[in-house]
Amino acid sequence: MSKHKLEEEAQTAKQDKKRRRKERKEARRHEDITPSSTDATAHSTPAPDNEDDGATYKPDPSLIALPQAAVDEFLKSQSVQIDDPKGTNLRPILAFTQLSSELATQFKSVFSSFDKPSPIQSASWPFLLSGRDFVGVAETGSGKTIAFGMPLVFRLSALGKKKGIRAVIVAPTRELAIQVFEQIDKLCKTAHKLKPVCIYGGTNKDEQRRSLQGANVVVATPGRLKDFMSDGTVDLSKTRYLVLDEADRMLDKGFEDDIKHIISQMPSSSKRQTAMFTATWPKSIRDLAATFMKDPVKITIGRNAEEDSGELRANTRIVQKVEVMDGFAKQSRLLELLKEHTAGKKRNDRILVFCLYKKEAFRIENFIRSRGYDVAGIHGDMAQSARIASLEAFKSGSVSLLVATDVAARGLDIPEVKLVINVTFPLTAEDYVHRIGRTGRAGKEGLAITMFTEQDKPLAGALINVLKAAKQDVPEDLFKFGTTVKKKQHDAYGAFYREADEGKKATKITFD
Ligand SMILES: Nc1ncnc2c1ncn2[C@@H]1O[C@H](COP(=O)(O)OP(=O)(O)OP(=O)(O)O)[C@@H](O)[C@H]1O
Repeated sequence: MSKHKLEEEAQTAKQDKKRRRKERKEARRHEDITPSSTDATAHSTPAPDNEDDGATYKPDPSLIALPQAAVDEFLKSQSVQIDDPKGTNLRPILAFTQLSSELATQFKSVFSSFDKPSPIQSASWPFLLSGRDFVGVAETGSGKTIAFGMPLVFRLSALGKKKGIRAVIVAPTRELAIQVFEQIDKLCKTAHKLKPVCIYGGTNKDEQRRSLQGANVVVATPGRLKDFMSDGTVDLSKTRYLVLDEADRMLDKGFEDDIKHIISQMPSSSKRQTAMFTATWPKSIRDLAATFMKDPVKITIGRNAEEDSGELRANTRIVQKVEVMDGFAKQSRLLELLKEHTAGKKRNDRILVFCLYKKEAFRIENFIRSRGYDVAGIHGDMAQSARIASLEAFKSGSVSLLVATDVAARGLDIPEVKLVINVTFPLTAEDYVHRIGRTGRAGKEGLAITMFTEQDKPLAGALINVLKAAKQDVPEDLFKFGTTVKKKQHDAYGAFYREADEGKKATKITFD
């Protein structure tokens, strides 16, 4: 070929390349600025490291064919707020049949237990399957675990067998890590090539170290994960997916440094998909959360823009009763309540009793037992094996009364908890919302009874707001403590169950 011809071809190739680049740029710009509620286009976040994880999300034809009225009705009836800085506006997946056939087939065994996706699943899946960073705020017991778990496992399985840890899910307590792991394990079983493991404090490290060999999905509490990072057992440099479950708790002062350290060992946010899920999303941690994510989509379920700017919301199927009383009257009132709620047909109803301090929980457990009830306890001073045994007994129903500290406040999915009794109010209104959220799960009804004393006065305003927002009665007595809501301090958040991850002895016990 002549020199001239070669030069001509090189010139044409260069122009072609330039044109294609321009077209791609134009397409991207168009995608960014064109909100389309019936979006039929494919969406994707480029896969880092040239690994294809199926992040190109194409809505199934059945979803595209869905009348817009059905989508609008869903968004309105579930009060779904979608805040997407890119304005992509993907349609929610309202039925399992509206997933691609590949997805529906892979997770058939998991979906078969449910009628349809829960609202947070419907709204989050399209974005998570597209590879977007994500903040999901939805009431307690609304299926957030499968909301983040299914897309994570799907995308990981699309990657194929890869060495190294690709996904990390962090949870605040050991019991919650175990529970999340059980769900993730079920999802991973659909893929055949994924090895999930669970690592948490208070148990033998050697066994966990062995289990980490060949693992690509890790569900962990932060303390033990950090331990394994520092001794070189765990290498997070290939992590593609990070989930913070109970994200506000993971980002508050108690865990902030651990989380920062863990994330610092992962690829940058542009090479990682980060998802945060929670039922409570206080303003105090939102800026920090943003530093770990890239253009996250935020979806909130159950709030109307005009009535709520993201403030605290309890599950509205829980009837909340608050009794203002003198601290000395608590034990006798507790006995009355137990008598009333275990009478007749309610004999085997599961009741969860919350205390604030470990010693208090221990004392209340013994007090209840001394009155003839079969009861178990769970708090941070107990050996991990005893904690797990108590929880198992309560879950299986062999014991129907459990006395707990806030170590059991978040995330635990215990079937058929009919009543939550707060003997002592927690340190924050957020913790209150999580505690009572142990009942009324997966669409069921629940009841929460809270003893409130003069000592809890600083939280009266926040509690009144939670009650009002859920359209619950506010007792007159509560107003006498004032309605001012103190701005939540970044470091004043559920400080008492840091123990859960450390296994340290408490130093702050002042009760009694
Ligand atoms: N689509 C669905 N339909 C009905 N039930 C579901 C669905 N998805 C999940 N569940 C069930 O709902 C229950 C609560 O789910 P999950 O524990 O994930 O809630 P959560 O939103 O994480 O709650 P929390 O905020 O308290 O952590 C579980 O028992 C789960 O199996």
